[in-house]
Amino acid sequence: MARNIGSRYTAHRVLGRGSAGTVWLGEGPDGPVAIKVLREDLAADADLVARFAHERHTLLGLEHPHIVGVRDLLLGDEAEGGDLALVMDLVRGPDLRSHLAACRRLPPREAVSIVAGVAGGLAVAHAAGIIHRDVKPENILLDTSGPEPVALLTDFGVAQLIEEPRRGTAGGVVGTPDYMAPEIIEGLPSRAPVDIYALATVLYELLAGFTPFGGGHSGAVLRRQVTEKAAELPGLPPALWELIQQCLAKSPASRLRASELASRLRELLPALDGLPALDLLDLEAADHRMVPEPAGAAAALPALPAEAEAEAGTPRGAVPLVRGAVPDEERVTHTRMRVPDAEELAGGAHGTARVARRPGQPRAGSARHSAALRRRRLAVTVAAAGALALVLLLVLLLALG
Ligand SMILES: Nc1ncnc2c1ncn2[C@@H]1O[C@H](COP(=O)(O)OP(=O)(O)OP(=O)(O)O)[C@@H](O)[C@H]1O
Repeated sequence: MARNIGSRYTAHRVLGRGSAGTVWLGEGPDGPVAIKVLREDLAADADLVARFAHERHTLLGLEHPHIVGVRDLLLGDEAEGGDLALVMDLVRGPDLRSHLAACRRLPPREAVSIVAGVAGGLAVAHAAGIIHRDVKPENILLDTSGPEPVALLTDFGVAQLIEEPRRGTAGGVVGTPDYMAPEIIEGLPSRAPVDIYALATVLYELLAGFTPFGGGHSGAVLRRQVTEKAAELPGLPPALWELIQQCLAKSPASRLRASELASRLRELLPALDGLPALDLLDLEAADHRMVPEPAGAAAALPALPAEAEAEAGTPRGAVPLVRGAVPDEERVTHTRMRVPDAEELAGGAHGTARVARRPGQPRAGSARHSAALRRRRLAVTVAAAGALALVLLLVLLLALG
C-alpha cells in the first residue's frame, strides 16, 4: 500500500530491510527513488536526528558514478509523522551479497572491475574527508540496467552516525567483524585505511567465496583480524594477490590509498580477461561459518612465552599489534597472545583460519595430513639409516686397507 513520506515523496513497496530500517521503492518530484526509512526508535532519538541534520551537507554532497547519491534527507517534522528518511538514487539490480550468493565466486575480471569502481568512489569520499566505515557486499549495489553492471557504494557514514554514541558507552568495537580492520579492534580511530582493508576483504571474498578471517564466533573473527595472515588463494595472478595482501596489511600506513588501489586494479583488468572463477576446494568454509567456536577456545589460545610476560612486568596490558595503539589495561583482549605459527594458521591444534588448498592436498591437522607426515618421517629415517650404514661400511673398508 502506498504511503506518503514527507510532502514530496510516496513510498510504493518495500525493496529490502536492513538493521537500520526499511528501504522503499518510491516516487518523488524528479521520478523514482529509493527511500530508506529508519527504524522508529532511531527516528525518536533526538540526538541521532541532530547528528543527521549536522551531516546533511556531507550526506547530500557526495557524488560519484560509483556512489549511491543521497538526494534528500527528511528529519522528523519535515517527514510528517516523525519519520527519519534518506531519499536515494534508485539502483535497479541486486546488492553484491545476493549476486555473490548466486554465483558463489566471481571470475577475477568481474571481481576486480567491481572493486576498482568502488575504490574510485572511496577515493572521492576520502578526498572530501568522508570515511564509509562499513564497506561490505551488502552495501555495494549493482546497477544492472545498462550493458555492463555498475557497482555503487551505499550507506556512506550512516553506520557511524547511528552507532557512534553507543560505541562510547559500551566500550566495544562497532562494525561487521569479517570486514573490520585491526586498528578498529585495537581501539584506534577509524581513518581512511579502514575502508581499504574492508574493500580488500570484499575482493578476497568475491574471488574465494569466503572472507579471509571469517567463520565461527565473532570474537574469534576479531582475533584473526589482528593476528593472522590471509591464506593465499591458489591460481590467482601474483600481481593481484600482492595488491590484496598490501591492502590487508595489519598496519594502516602500509595499505594503498583508494585512488592508487583503483588505478592499480584497473591496470590489471586486461590480464584477467577470460580467467574463470578460482577452482578452490570447498574447504571448510561453509561448515566453519556454522560451527560456533568451542566455549574453551579462548583458553586454548597459545599463551605468551613466560619470559615475555616477565619482561613486560605485571600486570601486563594488551600488546598493541598496530603501531600507535594504546594498550587497554581494562580489557581482556584478543591481542594478549602471540601470532600463531604456520602450522596453527593452517588449522592445526590452535589455528582456526581456513587455508586454500589445491584439489588432493590434505588439510593440515587432518588424519590424511598426519598419515602423510608419518610416511614422510619414516622415509627420512630409513634414508638416514641407509646413509649411516654406507658411511660405516666405507670407514671399515678404509680401516682394513
Ligand atoms: N538505493 C537503493 N536502490 C535500490 N535498492 C536499495 C537501495 N538501497 C537499498 N536497497 C535495497 O534494500 C535492501 C536493504 O538495504 P539496507 O541498506 O537497509 O540494509 P543492508 O545494507 O542490506 O543491511 P544493514 O543495514 O543491516 O547493513 C538492500 O539489500 C537493497 O536490496
